[in-house]
Amino acid sequence: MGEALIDIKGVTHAYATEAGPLPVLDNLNISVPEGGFVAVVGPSGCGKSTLTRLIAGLMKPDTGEVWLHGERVKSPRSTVGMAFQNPVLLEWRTILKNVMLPLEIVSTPMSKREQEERARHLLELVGLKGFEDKRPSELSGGMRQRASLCRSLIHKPEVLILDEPFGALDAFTREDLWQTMHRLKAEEPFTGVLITHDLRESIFLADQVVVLSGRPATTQYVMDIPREGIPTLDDLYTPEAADRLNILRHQIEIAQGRAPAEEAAE
Ligand SMILES: Nc1ncnc2c1ncn2[C@@H]1O[C@H](COP(=O)(O)OP(=O)(O)OP(=O)(O)O)[C@@H](O)[C@H]1O
Repeated sequence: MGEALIDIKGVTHAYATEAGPLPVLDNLNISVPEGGFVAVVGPSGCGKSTLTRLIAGLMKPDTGEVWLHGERVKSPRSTVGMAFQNPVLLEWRTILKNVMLPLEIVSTPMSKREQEERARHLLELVGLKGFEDKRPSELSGGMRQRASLCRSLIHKPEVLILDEPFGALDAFTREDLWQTMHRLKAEEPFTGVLITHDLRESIFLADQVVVLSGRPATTQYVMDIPREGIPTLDDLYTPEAADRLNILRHQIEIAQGRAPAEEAAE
């Protein structure tokens, strides 16, 4: 394992609510090496989105530290790209101009011409060549999410945070986008954190799956997924994949309090 590019060290956080503090994360440790792709799964409401906000510097933890590339995160970072379940694209802009939007906010050494070439190249990579001048409403949900992925990568972020980006898509479109993600990562290497509820997605995309416990979340289980090149969907139907999914499903049941932890022991 290389040096950690994302290092979450002993992070504990509680939200202040009317009913008192709501502990959400409890001494959480996650480390992602440069070029690594970690999927975070866990029960609903356990604190996954909170974790993404902490990595992006949108919030500070009560205790513990978040480090990105050897620097402690204390405020929002332009070296982070984010994509969410609902790709909020601006209807009054073309797809190309939507993809280029972050470059109006983040300073970049790219010339205007290079920026546009890069946006066009990313759109081609995700299969949206020919749609550059369309408006978001002229695209399907899956196509909009493809455009949103391009937008999250346009400024060459070191870290890509994906918070359930495929959750609202139908199963076939989702699988198509998983393959697109692998193509993107091969061409545009990034270090990624993926929040998902889909265990198949986690083992298809990530090289490590972290199962969080119920709230307040801490690391309950870590599974490494060996990678040799880009997987195909057939790889999800092997006995190894079935075993991995069974283990992860069982871990989620433990996290939800639906199975006793002792049973998890092999
Ligand atoms: N700003 C806030 N103020 C108070 N409570 C909050 C705030 N944001 C989130 N919460 C609460 O913190 C808990 C964790 O929320 P978070 O969105 O991080 O969980 P999650 O694991 O991403 O959930 P899901 O899987 O349902 O998307 C939830 O109980 C949520 O209601």
